Amino acid sequence: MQDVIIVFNSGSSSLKFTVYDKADSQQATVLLNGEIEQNPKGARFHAKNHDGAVLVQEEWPETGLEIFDHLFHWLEQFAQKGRVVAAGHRIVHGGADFLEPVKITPEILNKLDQLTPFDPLHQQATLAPAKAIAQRRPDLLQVACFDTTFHSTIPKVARLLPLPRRYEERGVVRYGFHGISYSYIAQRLAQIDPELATGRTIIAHLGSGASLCALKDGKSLETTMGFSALDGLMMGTRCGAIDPGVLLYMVQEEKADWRTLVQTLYHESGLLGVSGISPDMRVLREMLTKDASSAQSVQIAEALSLFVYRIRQEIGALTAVMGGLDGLVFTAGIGEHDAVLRHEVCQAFSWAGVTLDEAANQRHDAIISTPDSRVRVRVEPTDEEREIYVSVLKFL
Ligand SMILES: Nc1ncnc2c1ncn2[C@@H]1O[C@H](COP(=O)(O)OP(=O)(O)O)[C@@H](O)[C@H]1O
Ligand SMILES: CC(=O)OP(=O)(O)O
Ligand SMILES: [Mg+2]
Repeated sequence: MQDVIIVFNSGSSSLKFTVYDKADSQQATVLLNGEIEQNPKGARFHAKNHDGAVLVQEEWPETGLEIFDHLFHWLEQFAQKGRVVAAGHRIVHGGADFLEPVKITPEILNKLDQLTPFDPLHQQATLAPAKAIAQRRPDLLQVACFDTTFHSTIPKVARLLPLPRRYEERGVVRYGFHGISYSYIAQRLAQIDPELATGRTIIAHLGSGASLCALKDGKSLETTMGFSALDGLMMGTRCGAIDPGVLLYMVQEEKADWRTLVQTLYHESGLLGVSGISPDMRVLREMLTKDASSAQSVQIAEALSLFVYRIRQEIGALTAVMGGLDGLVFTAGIGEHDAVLRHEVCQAFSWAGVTLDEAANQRHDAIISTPDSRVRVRVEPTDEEREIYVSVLKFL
C-alpha cells in the first residue's frame, strides 16, 4: 500500500483535497484531487486522477464527521490504494501566535478556535476537516498552514490600526491573508524570474476572495487585507474596505446586529451586491456578452468597473509603499483566466511603465507584457495545496 499525504484546502462553501505520493517529495506527484460539497442531506463527492480523468462522482449519505471516515475508506479501497500518513490543512487565521506551520494538537485546535471572531467566514470552515480527523484518527500527523504566515514580515507601522491602544493588546491589528498562495508564487518567481522575486512586485490574488501583496526583496511588505479577510479589494461577495461610517449607519438606522452585518458585508456585497446577479466572474461576463443594453447589464457593467477601479487604486497605493514597481503577477481564478480584467487593470499603469502584449494576454501566456515594458507582467497559476504539502513534508 502506498503512503500518501492528503492536503485540505477548504473555504467557506467548498472542501477541496489533493492526495500526494509521500515518496515522491521532489516532484510533488499529485495522485488525485477532489471536492466534497456538503448539504443537509449528505455530501456530493467527486475526484479526478492526475490526468484530470474523473475517478468518481457520487452522493454520500454521510454528514459531519462521518464524511472523513468515508473519504479515508474510499482512498484505501478505491483510489490509489493509499494509506494516509499525514494531513495538511489551510487554516485562514493564525493570529499573533502562529507565525509558522504547526503540528496540530488538541491545544492548538483550541487556540485556533478562539480566533473565530477574527474571521467568521473561514476559520471554522478551515478547521472543520482537522477537527474531524483529530477525532477519528488522533494518531495521524496533522499540520496547520496559515494564510497569515507570509505577512509576518510587514513592518509595525503597517500592522497597526489607528484605534485606541487597547485594541492592539487584544490582537486587533492587521494580519493579511492568502499568504499560502503568495508564498507559493514567491518561491515560483525565485525559480523562473529572480528579478521579480527580489524586486518590487505586486502579486494580485484574484479569486472569490481577492487581495494584493507588495512583495519586496522576496518578502511581504504590505497587503490589502488586514485584521480580517473583509478588508481591501472588492470581492465576489465581500465589500472590501469601506467607510466605517457605513457600519455606524446600518447599526443606527437599520438596527443591524452582528449577524446582519456579517451577512451583508461578507455574503451579500461585492460583485454579487453591486451586480444584483452573481458573485461569479464567469457568469457576469457571459450575461454582459449576451445582452449589454438591459438594466441588469448596466448594473453588471458597474460592478465590473468598480472591481477594476478598486484594484487600480490599491495597486497605486502599494506601488507608493514599495517606492516603485518592477513586476505585476496575476493569479487565482480571475487573475489566471480573465484577460479583459488584466487588460483593464494594466491600462491604468502605462505611466508606471506597464505595456501589455495584448495577444500574449489573450493567450494567458506566462509573460503578458511587451519585451520593452519597464514593468514585467506575468500570469502564474497558484498552487496552495503544493505549498501545504511541502510544509507537511518537513514534519515527517
Ligand atoms: N475562465 C474564467 N474567466 C473569468 N473568471 C473565472 C474563470 N475561471 C474562474 N473564474 C473566476 O474565478 C473565481 C474563483 O476563483 P478561485 O481562485 O477558484 O476562488 P476560490 O479558491 O476562492 O474559490 C470566480 O469568480 C470565477 O468566476
Ligand atoms: C482569505 C480568503 O479570502 O480566502 P478565500 O479567497 O478562500 O475566500
Ligand atoms: Mg482560493
